[in-house]
Amino acid sequence: MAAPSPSAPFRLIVTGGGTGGHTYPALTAIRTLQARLAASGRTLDVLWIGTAEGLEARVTGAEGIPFTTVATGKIRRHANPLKMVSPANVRDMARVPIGVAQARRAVSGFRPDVVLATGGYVAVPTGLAARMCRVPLVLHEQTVRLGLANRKLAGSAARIAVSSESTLPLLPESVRAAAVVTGNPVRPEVLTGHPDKAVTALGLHSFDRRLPTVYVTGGAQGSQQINDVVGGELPWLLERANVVHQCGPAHVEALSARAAGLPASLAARYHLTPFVGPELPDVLALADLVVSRSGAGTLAELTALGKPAVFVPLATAAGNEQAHNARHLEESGAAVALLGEVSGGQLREAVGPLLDDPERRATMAAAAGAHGRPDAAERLVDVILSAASR
Ligand SMILES: CC(=O)N[C@H]1[C@@H](OP(=O)(O)OP(=O)(O)OC[C@H]2O[C@@H](n3ccc(=O)[nH]c3=O)[C@H](O)[C@@H]2O)O[C@H](CO)[C@@H](O)[C@@H]1O
Repeated sequence: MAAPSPSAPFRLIVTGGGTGGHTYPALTAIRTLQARLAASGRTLDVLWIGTAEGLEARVTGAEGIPFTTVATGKIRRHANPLKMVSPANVRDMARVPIGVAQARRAVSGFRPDVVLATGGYVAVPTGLAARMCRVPLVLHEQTVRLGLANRKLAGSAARIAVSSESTLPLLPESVRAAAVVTGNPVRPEVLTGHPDKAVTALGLHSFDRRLPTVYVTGGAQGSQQINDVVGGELPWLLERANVVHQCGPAHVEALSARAAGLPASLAARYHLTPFVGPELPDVLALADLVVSRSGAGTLAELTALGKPAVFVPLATAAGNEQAHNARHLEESGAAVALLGEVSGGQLREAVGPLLDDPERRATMAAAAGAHGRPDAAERLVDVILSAASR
């Protein structure tokens, strides 16, 4: 491909999505690249290749980012390898070559300087198409171990941007030279929230601001496990704290019923919501303690902010990755990790001392902050630009 003139728009294809963990780092990379290019008088032409059902479709729609889809084959994992040969998996695998052909047309038509893939099964056809069209492919991995899509694409990548030093020894020897540690980009607005704005936006005027505030979150879909254990301890928790509880759309009814049984004085300190949208930065700013799943995106946000946290990892995350994330932070005093089945008693034991002791929270916050990489987006942009100029 001919070298672009310095004033020509930089052309980027982004691919990845499904969950927030794959979508938001890509979005942050686009915005940061756009700002970097603008500083030198250049513009960015971008195309996002994703799935119609994934979060990326909504996010690109809201941000006005050109978006297209390709056929994808999702592999449904199963502990028993024989059960992976299911009719649904076989049917979906047959879609992969169609997706690769569509992605190849999209890549050769758009003529990008770089393809950035951030994981999720939709990234595979576009990543393969990048190699076929000889376009530099940059991978970004959010988790400590490479996800399935990135494992498939690693051998084709010009650069593999990873979020943690601890990923480097886990990479196959053959691709290690392509790896560079950038961190996991966090949306800049997440770092500039304001507690009072959360109070106004969510109507939290009946919260007792002399007490600490706990933000409970199970990720976009919510977590049945976290909802059950927190739901069972609501009277205990609300005696000591205000609670913003993000529970996922499927769990609102059951938790509302529990909340209806609370005395009015405690119910006043409880705010239940299926999803936290644009108010997320303000809710995080208001939170003195977070009780959460330990997905890579959430971890990057909490460490960039320096927030004390009690993690309840998703046990079925690929390679037990969430438990690994949570333990890694616990080892340096940056969080408490509650692994496996979690009882109400265990939750109280983890949360109680942190609610009672602001100094303990401050120490944990400082340890969490030491893991944060607020410059991750800028580093990833460095990698994208250097891959383009190779
Ligand atoms: C079930 C599963 O496979 N999870 C994986 C998925 O995480 P998943 O995408 O579910 O979770 P992450 O923690 O990575 O990201 C969630 C993102 O959604 C945001 N958010 C969440 C709730 C809400 O109400 N509002 C809101 O904005 C969070 O602030 C965060 O930015 O990808 C991650 C990164 O590859 C992996 O580490 C996880 O193991």
